[in-house]
Amino acid sequence: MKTKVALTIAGSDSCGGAGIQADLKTFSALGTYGMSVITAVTAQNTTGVVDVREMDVDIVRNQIDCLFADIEIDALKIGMVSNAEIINVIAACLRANKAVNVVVDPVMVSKSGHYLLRPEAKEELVKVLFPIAAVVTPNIPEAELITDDKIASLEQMKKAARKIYEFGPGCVVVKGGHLTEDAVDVLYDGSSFKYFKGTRVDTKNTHGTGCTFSSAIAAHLARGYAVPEAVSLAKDYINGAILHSIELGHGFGPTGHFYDLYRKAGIFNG
Ligand SMILES: Nc1ncnc2c1ncn2[C@@H]1O[C@H](COP(=O)(O)OP(=O)(O)OP(=O)(O)O)[C@@H](O)[C@H]1O
Ligand SMILES: Cc1ncc(COP(=O)(O)O)c(N)n1
Repeated sequence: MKTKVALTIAGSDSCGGAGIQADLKTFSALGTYGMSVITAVTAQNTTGVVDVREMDVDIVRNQIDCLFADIEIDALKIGMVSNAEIINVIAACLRANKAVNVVVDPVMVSKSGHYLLRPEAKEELVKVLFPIAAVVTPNIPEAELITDDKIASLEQMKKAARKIYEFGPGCVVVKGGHLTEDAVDVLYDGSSFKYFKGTRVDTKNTHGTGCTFSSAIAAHLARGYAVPEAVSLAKDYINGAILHSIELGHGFGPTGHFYDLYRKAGIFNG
């Protein structure tokens, strides 16, 4: 069978829990060949982000174009994009290369409270990247910023999903990780809603859950699943990754990957 290829366009997380590193682990764990385009390098650990360097647009453009020139890409996800110039170059390259199965995770602020997108670039992200996305995956604070409305219930998540759909993505998943009840995610495809329920895991170790979830959706799209199945399978994957999250460092520990393999090999993994 032909190898399925997934690409992440995102920031590097030096502690390996989120960003490019989480995405590549997820791609591998889900049987796809992973590649990366780095938009920014962050110095961060489980307690916070210490420093950020944005890549210049030429190297972002060249990373994307040289991959598309050589390799068939079955799906891709976009995470941390940092600023408006990078957003525009990504969109132009993806349109020129006729990218398919694009998942946009509108990363704005890290769990530790650091800006990963310049606040003035929020509108650019929504206006320029959402229309090329098959799926967008805002968490609740991101959906609140995009819609300029408060979200504290499932009904309000649905209202936000409808509003976000108007910006042009194929589907919207509003993630319920930030509410207090069960972690229910809402998928809206422009005509109906689907709900993906996960029992809330009582853990502080949720660094990179959004990155892991969106790259799991991309991996399943790369493998040929339609969006609802890809989201459902990604939900199973993130549930397991949170259940097997790792007690690492002094802050929010990372999600766990490859836990079945580790268990079989007798290697401890969270
Ligand atoms: N404690 C938890 N227990 C079970 N599922 C969770 C929990 N926290 C988050 N999730 C699920 O994890 C996925 C990611 O959601 P979340 O809202 O955490 O994204 P996020 O805030 O973008 O993540 P991050 O910014 O850390 O990368 C969703 O499917 C959500 O429902
Ligand atoms: C490079 C990068 N991308 C994304 C996140 C969001 O993850 P979290 O909200 O868990 O900090 C991050 N911290 N770093």
